[in-house]
Amino acid sequence: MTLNTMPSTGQLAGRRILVTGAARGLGFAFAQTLCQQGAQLVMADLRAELLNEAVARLRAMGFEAHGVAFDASNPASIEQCAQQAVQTLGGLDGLVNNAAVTDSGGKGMDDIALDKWDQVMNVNVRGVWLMTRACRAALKDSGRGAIVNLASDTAMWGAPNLMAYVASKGAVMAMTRSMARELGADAITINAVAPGLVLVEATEYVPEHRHRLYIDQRALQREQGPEDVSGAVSYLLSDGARFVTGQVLPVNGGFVMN
Ligand SMILES: NC(=O)C1=CN([C@@H]2O[C@H](COP(=O)(O)OP(=O)(O)OC[C@H]3O[C@@H](n4cnc5c(N)ncnc54)[C@H](O)[C@@H]3O)[C@@H](O)[C@H]2O)C=CC1
Ligand SMILES: Cc1ncc2c(c1O)C(=O)OC2
Repeated sequence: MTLNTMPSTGQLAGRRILVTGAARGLGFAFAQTLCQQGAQLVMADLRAELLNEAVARLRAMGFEAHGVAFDASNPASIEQCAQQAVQTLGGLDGLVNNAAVTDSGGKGMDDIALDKWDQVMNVNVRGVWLMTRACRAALKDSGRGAIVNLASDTAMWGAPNLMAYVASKGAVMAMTRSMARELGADAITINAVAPGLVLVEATEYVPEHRHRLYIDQRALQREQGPEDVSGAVSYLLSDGARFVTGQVLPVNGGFVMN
C-alpha cells in the first residue's frame, strides 16, 4: 500500500533530477523530499550496496528512483554516471552536487596528508566541475535546468582542523558564482546551499563540544537535521527560484549570517 504514489502537484512535478551522494545522510534526505515534490530521480553514490538499499526504500514508498554507482574522483566514471542518468530519465531538469568527502581526517593543517588533500579536492571541487559539465547539454535541452551545489558554513566561519574540507567548500561557493554566469547562456540556474553542522552518520564523530558550540551560537538553538535542509534544495530546483542564480544560501538556523 503506497500513500505517496507519484504526486503530480508538488513543486517538482515531472522533473528529472540527478542527486549525487544519495546513499545516506543529507543526500538521501534530499532524494526523499524531491520525490515527495514529484520528481523522478537518479541517485548516485560510491557505496553501491548502501545505495541499492536507499533506492529500494524510496521505491517501496511508491517513488520513481534509480541507482547509479559511480566515483566522483574519477572523471570517466562521472561522465558515465551523467550519461546513464540522462538515458534512464529520458533527459535531465536538475542536478544536486551533494557527494563529498566530509571526513578530512580531523587533523590540524600541519598534519593533513597530501593524498587526503588531493582526494578532498578531487571529489569536492573537481567532481562538481566535471559533473556539472557532463550534465550541461541535457540541462540546456530541458529549458529550465537547475543545479544545487552543497557548500558548508564551515567555509564562512573558518572551522579549524577541517582545512582541506573548508578550502574545498570555499571553492564550491566561488565556482557556483562563476559557473552561474556561463550557464546563464543555457538558461540553467546554479546555486549553493551552505548547511551548518547537521546530525547525520558522517558527523557522529564530531565531539559534543562542537555540537554545543553550534547550537549555542544559532538564532534557533537546537540541533540541525537533514530535513531542515531539504526544503531549500527543493526550492532552488523549482520554478519559484527561476530567477535566483549564483547565490549561496546558508541554511544553518542563523549561525553565520550573510
Ligand atoms: N553533515 C554536515 O554537517 C554537513 C554536510 N555538508 C555537505 O552536505 C553534503 C552531504 O553530507 P553528508 O551527508 O554529511 O556526507 P557523507 O559523508 O554521508 O557523504 C555523502 C555521500 O557521498 C558519498 N561519496 C563520498 N565520496 C564519494 C565519491 N568519491 N564518489 C561518489 N560518492 C561519494 C558517500 O558515500 C555518501 O553516501 C556534502 O557535500 C557535505 O560537504 C555541508 C554542511 C554540513
Ligand atoms: C566537523 C564538522 N564541523 C562542522 C561542520 C562540519 C563538520 O564536518 C560540516 O561538514 O559542516 C559543518
